Amino acid sequence: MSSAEASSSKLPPIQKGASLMIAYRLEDRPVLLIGGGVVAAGRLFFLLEAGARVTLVSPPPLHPDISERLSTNPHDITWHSRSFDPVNDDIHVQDFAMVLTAIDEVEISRQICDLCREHRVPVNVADIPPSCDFYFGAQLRRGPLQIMVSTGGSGPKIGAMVRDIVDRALPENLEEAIEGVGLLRGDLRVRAQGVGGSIGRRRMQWMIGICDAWGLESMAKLRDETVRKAVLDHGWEGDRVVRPSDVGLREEKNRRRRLIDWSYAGWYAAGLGGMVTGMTLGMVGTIWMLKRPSR
Ligand SMILES: C[C@@]1(CC(=O)O)c2cc3[nH]c(cc4nc(cc5[nH]c(cc(n2)[C@H]1CCC(=O)O)[C@@](C)(CC(=O)O)[C@@H]5CCC(=O)O)C(CC(=O)O)=C4CCC(=O)O)c(CCC(=O)O)c3CC(=O)O
Ligand SMILES: NC(=O)C1=CN([C@@H]2O[C@H](COP(=O)(O)OP(=O)(O)OC[C@H]3O[C@@H](n4cnc5c(N)ncnc54)[C@H](O)[C@@H]3O)[C@@H](O)[C@H]2O)C=CC1
Repeated sequence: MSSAEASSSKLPPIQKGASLMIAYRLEDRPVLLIGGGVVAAGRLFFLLEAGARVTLVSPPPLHPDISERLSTNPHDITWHSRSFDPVNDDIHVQDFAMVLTAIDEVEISRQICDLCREHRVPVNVADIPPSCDFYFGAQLRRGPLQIMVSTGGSGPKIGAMVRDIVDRALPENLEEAIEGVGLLRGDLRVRAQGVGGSIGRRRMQWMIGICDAWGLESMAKLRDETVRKAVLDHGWEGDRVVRPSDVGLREEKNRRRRLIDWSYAGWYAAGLGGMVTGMTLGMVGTIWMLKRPSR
């Protein structure tokens, strides 16, 4: 392809160097976690949320969060109270869906990485980015909604700062909106059964129309079974996109959290008042100085 043809393409250009961002399912799958410090404690939290069966190898003392998880989730974690030996250990990395190491022994970390690569087991080595097949990222979760920010290993703290900005900017009722849409999709699949093909295409087009018409603000109302029934009876059966007002509901305004919190309006007014007063006094003083007859 000539460069003229390439530059006229409407496709986005490929910028290599990215990670593949996916939502990896780990329910009931075995994961090996090596290390018992603060970083391992963070990993353990995310693994337990994902429903993984965790084998933890670390000598005591464990981070207090890990000790607590051992007592609250005894069936999800098997703790081997010793060091992992990458040369000759009776725990084999190939028996696990993935391996995470968070230890303070860089040479052992390297050996664990080599072992995992030899057996093609995906590995994350907390202290050596080039030894990671996948990185963690700064995360936030609201029920089914999960958001992860990655900086490709360059600035993990910036990732956490961006995550906090996103967290503050999200609308308040997202979880309810997702729940509502999830229930509607479930009901729709009962009415219009089948996988893929023309039924799949029609279902998808209709759902896209409903999401656009309702917006994040109104979708929480779909949790009500009578609302869902009305939407399906009038919308799906009539082959049209119905809005909240079509089924007797009020159209909601955007309830996104504001950057300016107006509950502090009194303080803003006091600050502004002080600034105006200060500027006025400054101006009066300057004019008085300038008008004063010189000696
Ligand atoms: C490559 C990666 C591998 C991986 O862990 O998967 C990695 C590597 C390293 N991190 C180091 C240091 C710090 N890490 C954090 C924090 C987090 N680090 C996380 C992920 C990642 N860290 C992956 C890339 C993420 C991405 O691509 O953006 C987060 C996002 C997620 C999580 O760990 O769960 C979590 C924030 C979670 C939250 O706040 O919610 C802080 C800040 C703090 O602790 O507050 C510091 C100190 C400040 C600093 O050093 O910048 C060092 C030591 C460097 C050294 O020795 O100098 C290495 C090794 C190296 O870089 O060589
Ligand atoms: N990726 C990330 O987000 C971050 C990574 N790090 C790096 O991650 C590593 C771990 O950090 P922390 O948890 O703060 O360290 P830590 O010193 O608190 O904990 C290290 C743990 O590893 C255990 N350990 C050491 N050798 C072991 C072996 N052979 N087998 C099993 N367990 C072993 C120790 O007993 C201890 O429990 C460090 O190398 C650190 O530089 C640090 C901060 C953030």
